[in-house]
Amino acid sequence: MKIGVLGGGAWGTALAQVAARGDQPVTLWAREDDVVTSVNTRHENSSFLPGVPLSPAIRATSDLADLSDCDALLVVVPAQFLRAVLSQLPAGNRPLVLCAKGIEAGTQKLVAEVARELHPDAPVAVLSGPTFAHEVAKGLPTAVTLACEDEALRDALADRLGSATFRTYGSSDVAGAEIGGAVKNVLAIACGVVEGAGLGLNARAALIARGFAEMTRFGVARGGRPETLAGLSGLGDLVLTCSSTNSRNFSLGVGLGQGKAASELLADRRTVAEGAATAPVLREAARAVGVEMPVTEAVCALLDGTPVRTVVDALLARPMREEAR
Ligand SMILES: NC(=O)C1=CN([C@@H]2O[C@H](COP(=O)(O)OP(=O)(O)OC[C@H]3O[C@@H](n4cnc5c(N)ncnc54)[C@H](O)[C@@H]3O)[C@@H](O)[C@H]2O)C=CC1
Ligand SMILES: O=C(CO)COP(=O)(O)O
Repeated sequence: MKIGVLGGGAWGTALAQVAARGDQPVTLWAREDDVVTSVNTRHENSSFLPGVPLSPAIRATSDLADLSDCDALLVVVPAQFLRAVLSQLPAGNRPLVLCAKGIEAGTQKLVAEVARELHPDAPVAVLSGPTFAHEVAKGLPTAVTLACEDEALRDALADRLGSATFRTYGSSDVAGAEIGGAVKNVLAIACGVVEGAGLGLNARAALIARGFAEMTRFGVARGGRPETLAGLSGLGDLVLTCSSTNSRNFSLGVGLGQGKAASELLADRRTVAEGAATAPVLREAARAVGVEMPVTEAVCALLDGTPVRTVVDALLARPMREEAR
């Protein structure tokens, strides 16, 4: 199975490295010419994944037509740009493995839903979990959820991508796998705020637990299964992203917690913090299905410029209630 990767950011590059294990040929599509040149000449993505040597079996291109000989595509374009890129991809029935984490603004669609709309003949899978790109690219041990309704395809993808250091755990719950990844980015911003504002480790643990409760409520309302949300793509990724400044979302939250404006923190950046785009969409999507998401609402308020103290006071003033509700 020849693998193509759509998206030459940190995660697309790390996944190309995974797929190139044993020097199997991989085509990596990137929109930036400097990324293509850097990967092809120096075997490094100096823009998005500097300092990690890449397999020479990875060939980068900025021409989507060069993906025509690939049997399956890993789709790693940030959620808000996915529609534009997938619209340019010729129609076909090759499997699309969605690896980005977000919800599309305007449509409230999850990334696999966007893929199904634009490429109805292509089977979809979702690969998601606690996966900092630089660790994966260096071959450090990692485990992910690989969700696909078609069991034979799921097994084939697991065979092709999985290894001792990149362990795939299969699931048929596509919606559950992608909801965990999308929601945890928003919750990671909240945990960063706790750090930046110096609110302490108790507060962060409380936020992770209550954040997981709201992730589960929303995930189940959108058709995901609770056990998927409690797995690698949900709780696993939530724990990773909520505990490290290696996370762009957590780091954004640290800045917000220190009183910096979102506009300042998001200006001129080349890398994505998906949670900033997902938060307002998630708030609307949750309201649409009647699910309460107070942490998400708080992140939206902070991104809109409400002072940290006001937002924290409002969260702490919420009525105390039964934990299981
Ligand atoms: N970096 C990581 O450790 C992980 C990232 N992800 C997810 O993977 C997705 C991609 O993130 P990264 O690879 O980290 O990105 P990145 O932050 O390293 O790079 C930004 C990416 O956005 C693309 N981009 C910017 N403007 C664009 C446009 N107008 N049209 C199309 N693409 C555009 C760039 O080409 C580049 O590929 C995100 O959804 C992220 O949440 C998932 C797991 C791990
Ligand atoms: O999704 C990730 C790890 O699983 C990466 O998180 P950030 O996008 O916050 O860096």
